[in-house]
Order: sequence, then C-alpha cells, then structure tokens
Amino acid sequence: MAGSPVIISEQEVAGLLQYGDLIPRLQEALGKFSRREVDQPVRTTVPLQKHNGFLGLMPTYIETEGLLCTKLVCFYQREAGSTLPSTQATVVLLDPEYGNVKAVMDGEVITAMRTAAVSAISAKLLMRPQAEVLAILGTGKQAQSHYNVFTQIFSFKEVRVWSHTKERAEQFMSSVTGPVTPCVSVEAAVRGADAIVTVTRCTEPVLFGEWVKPGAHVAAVGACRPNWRELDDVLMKEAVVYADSREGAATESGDVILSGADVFAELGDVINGTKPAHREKTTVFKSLGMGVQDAVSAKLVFDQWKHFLSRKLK
Ligand SMILES: NC(=O)C1=CN([C@@H]2O[C@H](COP(=O)(O)OP(=O)(O)OC[C@H]3O[C@@H](n4cnc5c(N)ncnc54)[C@H](O)[C@@H]3O)[C@@H](O)[C@H]2O)C=CC1
Ligand SMILES: O=C([O-])C1=[NH+]CCC1
Repeated sequence: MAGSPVIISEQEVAGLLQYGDLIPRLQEALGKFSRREVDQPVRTTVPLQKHNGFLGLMPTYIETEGLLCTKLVCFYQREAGSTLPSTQATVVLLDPEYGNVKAVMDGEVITAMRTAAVSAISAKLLMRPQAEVLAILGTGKQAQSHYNVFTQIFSFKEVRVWSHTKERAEQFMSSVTGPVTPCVSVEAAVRGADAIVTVTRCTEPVLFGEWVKPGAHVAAVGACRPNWRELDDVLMKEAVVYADSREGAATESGDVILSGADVFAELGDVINGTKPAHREKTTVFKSLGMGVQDAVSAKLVFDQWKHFLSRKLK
C-alpha cells in the first residue's frame, strides 16, 4: 500500500551523498543510457519570460531497476550582481507500479554533485593522465562542486580560477579548503592548462580555442540553451566533441548547434567501449545534464536515508 512521501531536506541530502558512491553509479548509468536501456526524453522546457528563466522537466524510467523519477529545475539568466539563485531544483522519486510519490528531496545538492561527478568521469576518460594544471571559469555553485571533486580524485599541481567579478573570485577563494590561484583574465587562467571547466552563466563565448593548449580536456557545463554559448567556433571545430546525450546536445547546446560541430560520441559510448577516448587530442565534453543522473543520485540518497532510519529504529 502506498504510504505518505518522505521529504528529504538539502542538509540531509548533503549528509547522505558521497562522491565515492556517486561516481560508479553515474558511470554505470551513462553506459546504460547509451545502450538505450533508459527511458529518458530530452528535457522539456517551459519559458518563464517575465523572470528570464526556464522550468525544465526531467523524467526518467529505468525499468530493470524499478526506478521512476523526475526532477523539476528552474534556471535563470540573472542580472549581474543579482543575489537570487540561478538554479532551483526538486527531485521526486515514484513507485512505478502504484504511481505514488515515495520521496520528495532537495535537488540543489544533487544537481551540484552529480554534474561535477559526471565532469570528473569525462576527465577520467578523456584527460591526459599526466595533467598538472586545472582552470575553472566561474565561481558559483558548480565551480565549488567541480573544485571539490576534481581535487578529491586527481592530483593537480595548480588550480586556477577566473571570475568576471573580483568579489565573486574572493568569495570562492574563501569558500574552498585547498590552494587556488585567482586569475585576472580567462586567457591567463587557461593558457597552458591541461583541464578546463567552464561553469559560467555566459550566453556568449568566453573560452577561445586560440588560448587552449593542444591536447587539453574541456568540461563545458554552462550554456544549456540552443542560443547560449561558452566556447567559440575555433575550439568547437578543432576539438573532438563528446556529450552526455547526442540528442540533448543537438536540441539544447548553442555551442554545438551554432558552431556546426559534430558530436563524436556520448560519454556512455566510451564507457561501453563502442567509441574511443581520444586523450591525445583536444577534447570537449559538452554537459547538458540528464534526468538519469538525477534518478540514480536520488535512489542513492533514498536508500541511504532508509538505511539510517532502520538503524535508528533498532
Ligand atoms: N550541465 C549541467 O548538468 C548543469 C549545468 N548548469 C549550468 O552551469 C552554469 C553554472 O551554474 P551555477 O554554478 O549553479 O550558477 P551560479 O550562478 O552559482 O554561478 C555562475 C557563475 O557565472 C558567473 N557569471 C555570470 N554571468 C557571467 C558572464 N556574463 N560572464 C562570465 N561569468 C558570468 C558568475 O559570476 C558565477 O561565477 C549555469 O550556466 C547553469 O545553467 C547547472 C546545473 C547543471
Ligand atoms: O541538468 C540540470 O539540472 C541543468 N542543466 C542546465 C541547467 C540545469
């Protein structure tokens, strides 16, 4: 019989989700997605014109796991200096047999951590093993989660960060626990970098191919609308381009659509061994974010939550 849904708060999700559990589950899910074992349409978006944003609906069903889930995410192009959040997300887990809601949980931590974890998987597969310098463009929530996971699983000698405002760069520097070099320009941040993460709210290119070291790996995380850009045409055309979802990139990514670049493979194809990882070349991983990533993250949270509850009741 269907019970009442449980509500899991942002603090609880943060306490229950660990990169060590998340990364292998996401890697497995990306492989399944590319083997067409997941029902997950491209995100539906409803424009919120008055507020310069979108509501994204991200349903997913993995029949073999009995996993039915949807995320609701609002994302905005905020004015410079706005203190309002640029994304707000909620994840809903359902029982596929009864159709009832099992859990409603905060989606902020899930969105921050699963996106960074997927970028880390792209770097694990596509970055040169001897990579020494990481550059992060942007200093918001995604910049923080990317800093955390990249410094946790790789050994960079230097991490550089660029922000379009000095205040945001200072805030970022004081919020992270490890060393970081602030840079005055994008060019200064990315010249000579082996890995570059773009996590800005830019709608025009901010990262130019002429500055990128040949053989570098770029995880391009922002610019999730067909007319938004973070990377220029030179970089998109020179690099081997991978995406989380080929269909998603063709529908939502301004960097892919407006540059006319080909998507060589999905990350899942590399995981499945059906497409090669061109580590020796300049690579771009175009991340749009997928419902399947939220679904497996939410299942992890819910399973952990039930585990702790049953221990408490003993
Ligand atoms: N691929 C995916 O799965 C996901 C992508 N995103 C995208 O990642 C990006 C970052 O998200 P959050 O960190 O949550 O946002 P945030 O608002 O916390 O941080 C955005 C950063 O971009 C900077 N920025 C804003 N306007 C800029 C401009 N015109 N030029 C350069 N920098 C600018 C801000 O100073 C800040 O450092 C957004 O584009 C968001 O839509 C977010 C969630 C998931
Ligand atoms: O996957 C996601 O949650 C998002 N992608 C772009 C904005 C939010």
